[in-house]
Amino acid sequence: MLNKYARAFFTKVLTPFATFLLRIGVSPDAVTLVGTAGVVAGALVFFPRGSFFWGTLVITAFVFSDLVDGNMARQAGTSSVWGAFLDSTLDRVADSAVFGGIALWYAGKGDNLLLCAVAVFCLASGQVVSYTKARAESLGLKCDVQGLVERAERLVVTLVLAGLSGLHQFGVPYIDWLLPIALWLIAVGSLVTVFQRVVTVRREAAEAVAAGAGRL
Ligand SMILES: CCCCCCCC/C=C\CCCCCCCC(=O)OC[C@H](COP(=O)(O)O[C@@H]1[C@H](O)[C@H](OP(=O)(O)O)[C@@H](O)[C@H](O)[C@H]1O)OC(=O)CCCCCCC/C=C\CCCCCCCC
Ligand SMILES: Nc1ccn([C@@H]2O[C@H](COP(=O)(O)O)[C@@H](O)[C@H]2O)c(=O)n1
Ligand SMILES: [Mg+2]
Ligand SMILES: [Mg+2]
Repeated sequence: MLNKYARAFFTKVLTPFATFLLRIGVSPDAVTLVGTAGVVAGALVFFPRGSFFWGTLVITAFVFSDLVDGNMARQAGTSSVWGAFLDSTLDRVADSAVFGGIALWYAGKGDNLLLCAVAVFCLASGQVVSYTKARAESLGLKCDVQGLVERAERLVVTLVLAGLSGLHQFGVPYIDWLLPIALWLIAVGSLVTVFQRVVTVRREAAEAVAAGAGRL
């Protein structure tokens, strides 16, 4: 949903910055790589210690690179299959670090095995959400459905609620409950999204067979 409705807005806002980076000689691939490294560092340095406020700020500073790299490639006319592959593959790395960092907190000082398991479930189900689409596309299908919790929703819900929950370390009472709420929302939402995508691909595959294609 966010991918559909927020993308145009962020394209407009981030285009001058993308233009500037191109002008000083930065490549889209460099932005993809540095952005991912920043997200991974923010998630794995801060989250396992329970420092969710600072971790979220660092991650947020870098995560928008995912909207800038493609913008740069399109402006420069260099969009490529390599760039698409690199972008999507590193998205998976960044997502793993975010939920892996949260799982490490609950496995350690956060001391809550159930929430550790929910964070691991978020990590795995998010990867499955993305895989369903990638595999469908590799088979010539579209997986054309607006999923409930796609990558943008996963990141926005998790980062906003994790960041707010991090205010607990500055003495704001009860607010640390927002992180478990985010995890449960993402876990259930991702499960629904996997189901939506599988049902859609099942229908598209049947239509392909009916049209005389769709057999391997
Ligand atoms: C005192 C309070 C402190 C709290 C501070 C918290 C601040 C944190 C705030 C916001 C965090 C914003 C996170 C921004 C997230 C950026 C999202 C993003 O990068 O999305 C990427 C997404 C998809 O990009 P791609 O096409 O490159 O990737 C595809 C995708 O990965 C597919 O995955 P799948 O969907 O299948 O799982 C793959 O299949 C595909 O291969 C791959 O190519 O881009 C978009 O969706 C574009 C829309 C982005 C919308 C961003 C919205 C940000 C909105 C709001 C910020 C709200 C701030 C509010 C702060 C309030 C704090 C109280
Ligand atoms: N290093 C890169 C990154 C991206 N691309 C192209 O942009 C598309 C993704 O656009 P986003 O706005 O979602 O970042 C991707 O499919 C590639 O076509 C690129 O060429 N090089
Ligand atoms: Mg991108
Ligand atoms: Mg991306």
